[in-house]
Amino acid sequence: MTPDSPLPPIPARSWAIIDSTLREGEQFARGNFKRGDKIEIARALNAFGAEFLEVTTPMVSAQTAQDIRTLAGLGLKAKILTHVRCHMDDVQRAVDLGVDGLDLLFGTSSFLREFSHGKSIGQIIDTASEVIGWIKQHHPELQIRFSAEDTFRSQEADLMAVYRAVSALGVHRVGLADTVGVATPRQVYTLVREVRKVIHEDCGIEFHGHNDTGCAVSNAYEAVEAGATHIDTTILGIGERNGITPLGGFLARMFTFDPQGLIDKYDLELLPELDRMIARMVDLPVPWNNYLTGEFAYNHKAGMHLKAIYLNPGAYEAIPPGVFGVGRRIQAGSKVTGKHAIAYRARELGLHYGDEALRQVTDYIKALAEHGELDDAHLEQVLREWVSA
Ligand SMILES: CC(=O)SCCNC(=O)CCNC(=O)[C@H](O)C(C)(C)COP(=O)(O)OP(=O)(O)OC[C@H]1O[C@@H](n2cnc3c(N)ncnc32)[C@H](O)[C@@H]1OP(=O)(O)O
Ligand SMILES: O=C(O)CCC(=O)C(=O)O
Ligand SMILES: [Mg+2]
Repeated sequence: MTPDSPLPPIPARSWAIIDSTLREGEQFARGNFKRGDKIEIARALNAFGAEFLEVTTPMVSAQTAQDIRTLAGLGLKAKILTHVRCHMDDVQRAVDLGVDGLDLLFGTSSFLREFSHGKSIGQIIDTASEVIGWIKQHHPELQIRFSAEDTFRSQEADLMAVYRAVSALGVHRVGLADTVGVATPRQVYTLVREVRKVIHEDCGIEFHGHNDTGCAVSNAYEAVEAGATHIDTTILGIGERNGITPLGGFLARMFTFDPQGLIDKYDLELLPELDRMIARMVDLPVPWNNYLTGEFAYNHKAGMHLKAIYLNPGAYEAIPPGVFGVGRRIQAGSKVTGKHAIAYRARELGLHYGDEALRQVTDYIKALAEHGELDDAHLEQVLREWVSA
């Protein structure tokens, strides 16, 4: 978003968030949400402006089924989708819970065909036809999504056959899932483009990306660039293993293309609260380097950075922190500090040095910091003592 190299516009209205904290997030090692937690999460995401909330399958337990009914009855603006196997038993359990839609899935890779459900591609298509046909006939009000689980380890010809078939059956979205986080951004881009060619033009495309190889945000971005309409996220990225595309990380990525579009769609200042809420519920800290809301996400330290930051924060910040309800921290008392930062901090304290004194106090602070960083109080003390010395 620099004036020198504008990024291509990707309008925020071209995609929507399906937040899966209440489904994928329950598969996180520490994700064991009680009913009260689920209600709090759903309300918070709804206040934030998430368009869809994906919840666990009612097959988990009677309690979970009741919880889904409760969430669906909250009267939220966000649409509630339940994630179910593409199986008549699961679907029939799900349709009467008051949800807005069903997220169906069926593994299409040889791994999952052999070791999970044991079905051939032909059987997957036949089952999908039966299940989707039944939903369309008996519950035409429900949105239907069909996802080929483990998409990126599936054969392309198999995928195209499956997507073409379910699109023809009238699903609202097809899903591409990078179940083991192995896809590269280029693969995601290419496959989304290919899928777009075989599905109905009104059919949306959803992307679900795991972060095993660190590409969950980039892959979600590439999916959108290639025409995906829905991105799965969770708060803090919680999910199976090391999780999926984090809500904050994805929004940070997309903000750089269409800031106003994001501001219009979401209450971005609520993001720190969402991150803190989930950190509390899973009993872990918000990671120090978390996108936007980590303790040091807006910490500025090096002298060269500080000089420019004081003049214009945009020099070393892609995204203004205030938009996401966070502040910046200037760490001027370190060995990598410089005279501009020291002069600026001194001026804030009403202190002024000539060039020579400024050089000397800066060098003194740098030498002192070799033994440990100076916090704000210590830095202030040194600056004041230098003047009166
Ligand atoms: C990548 C993902 O995150 S996918 C979503 C994962 N979500 C979940 O697993 C939801 C929570 N799961 C549960 O509560 C349980 O696993 C249940 C209720 C779904 C099933 O429990 P169980 O009947 O005890 O089976 P179990 O979990 O041991 O095995 C999975 C079953 O699902 C079947 N299955 C897997 N994928 C599918 C599919 N897409 N459609 C139909 N059946 C499927 C497997 O064949 C196996 O059934 P089988 O015993 O008849 O072979
Ligand atoms: O249903 C989907 O699209 C995704 C399921 C899932 O969690 C995964 O494949 O990792
Ligand atoms: Mg997943």
